[in-house]
Amino acid sequence: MRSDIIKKGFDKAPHRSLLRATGLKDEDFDKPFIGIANSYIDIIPGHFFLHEYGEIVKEAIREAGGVPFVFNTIGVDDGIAMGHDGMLYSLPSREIIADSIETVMNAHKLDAMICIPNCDKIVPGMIMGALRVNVPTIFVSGGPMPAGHKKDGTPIDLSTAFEAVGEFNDGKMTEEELHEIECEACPSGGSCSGMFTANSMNTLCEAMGIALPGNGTVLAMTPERIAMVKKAAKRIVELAKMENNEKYNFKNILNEKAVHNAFTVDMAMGGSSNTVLHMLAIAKEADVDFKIENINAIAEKVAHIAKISPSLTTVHMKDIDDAGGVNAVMKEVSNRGNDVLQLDALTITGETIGERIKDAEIKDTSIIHTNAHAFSPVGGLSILFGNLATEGAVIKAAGIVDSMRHFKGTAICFNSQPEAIAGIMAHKVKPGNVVVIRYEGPKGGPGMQEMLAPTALIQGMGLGESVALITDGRFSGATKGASIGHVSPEAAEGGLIALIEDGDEIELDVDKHILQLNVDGEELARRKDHYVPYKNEVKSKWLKRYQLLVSNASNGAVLKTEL
Ligand SMILES: CC(C)(O)[C@@H](O)C(=O)O
Ligand SMILES: [Mg+2]
Repeated sequence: MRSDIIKKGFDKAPHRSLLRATGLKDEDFDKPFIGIANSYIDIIPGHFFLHEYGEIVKEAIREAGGVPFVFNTIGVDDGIAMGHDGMLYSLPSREIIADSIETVMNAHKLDAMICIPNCDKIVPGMIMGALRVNVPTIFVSGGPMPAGHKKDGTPIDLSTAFEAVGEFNDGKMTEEELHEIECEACPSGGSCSGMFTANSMNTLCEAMGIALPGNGTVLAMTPERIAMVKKAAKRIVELAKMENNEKYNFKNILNEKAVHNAFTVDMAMGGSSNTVLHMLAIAKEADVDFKIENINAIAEKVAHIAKISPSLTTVHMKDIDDAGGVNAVMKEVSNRGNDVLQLDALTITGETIGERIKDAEIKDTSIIHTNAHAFSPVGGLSILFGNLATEGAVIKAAGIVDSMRHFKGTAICFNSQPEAIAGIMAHKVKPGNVVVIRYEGPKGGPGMQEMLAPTALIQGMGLGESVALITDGRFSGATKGASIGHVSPEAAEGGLIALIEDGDEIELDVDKHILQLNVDGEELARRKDHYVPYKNEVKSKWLKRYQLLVSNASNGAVLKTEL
């Protein structure tokens, strides 16, 4: 066992002495040591109950003959950090989480791990850390919350609440209505109910075979979820005790096939644009050679068959679960051709993806559509290229109206998110505009803020079908509309986005994968000569360090190990 290095031999008497102080007995030194990476934290609705899940896992591991050690990671609630400088810490928190996992697991030489994430970056952070440790690892997330409902029965969620701010600002909603939405949008614990970033990542954990079926869709705080948590705990002890268990080392499960399957399911379900950022970072950590330009080829092969909030506001994760869950989605996706999903990919539960989905069925074709009646014949995410994004930009095609798939508009530029929010609220943005928000990339922000506030304001103020937005920052999974993010190279590294001026024509074409600034080369050269880069003031020492090391979004915003 890997943990023998801390528990076997006369020279480890001091180590055992310390372990005995934590309650270990003689017999424990022959058992596998299993890390439980929990992300319990009181302030995140998807996490405040995870302490209880950690205890359930601990007990189940003990019962199955392992020695559990719980440790915690931090977490940032993007909804609460949204729209102010707290959001600068959101993406960087992914690195703290990955580093924490690596540190605890490797410092103490634990044999296997169970990760309990739930929201957004906590999932990829844990995955990145687990890849570095590379022992058998299972992911079991906290699970989604149900949708809320207005008095008249309309389903609502966090996205409704952000859009309501725009409607209220525009005088289209009363204070009572806003208050009703505030009180009902997030009705209980769990990750926010739509196909936002948390549920997208938890769904992709199923597709990658690192979690049990249902991980992305079974509601939090239900008996079914607790049963899944127990099952995951039992399985990790089985794996830890198994002879020659290397085939279950994390990198042997999360390999090239898993990365392919993750993007495939992402396309079928219209996942959050953040999945692109996180999966690129995960692929790098997994030593899988996967480039941003590979994504469009996957999108071509996969129909968008499950439309969920924010793209379709009446459908939430619970509905997907009732309609057959991610297994049913994968089964239908695989019906389109043999190479669409890598069916021979091994999962942590011992079967291949093909075996896992063999008997899966769509139970409600009005929720999970068949390929023949897909929402779109191509996947829900599209990577755009052009002079504005020579290294790529991302749009959630699933969340836009058909008329915006090809759009030409005039630029209105803001050098930061707060400037943009103030400008939109002051009605400076008019139909036909392309809102440019720059110097908000991984380096520029620094931290690549999510921009749900401006995108929701545009929707709430009725501009969703006449205004596009481009940024080197990123979006929330709850963002919809013609919102193009992750523009790379970013402004802070000299990307062309920095040279756009108010009134310039910008063209986007989702189907042709184009993002273009229609200004001639001579004029651009002139602007470049007079260019004075804008710099955000950075007070935080941590964010200054982050800024020095971070790569751009098309490289997953991973931290470099050399300057
Ligand atoms: C607050 C949200 C909706 O969870 C957001 O962080 C996301 O990325 O989806
Ligand atoms: Mg987020």
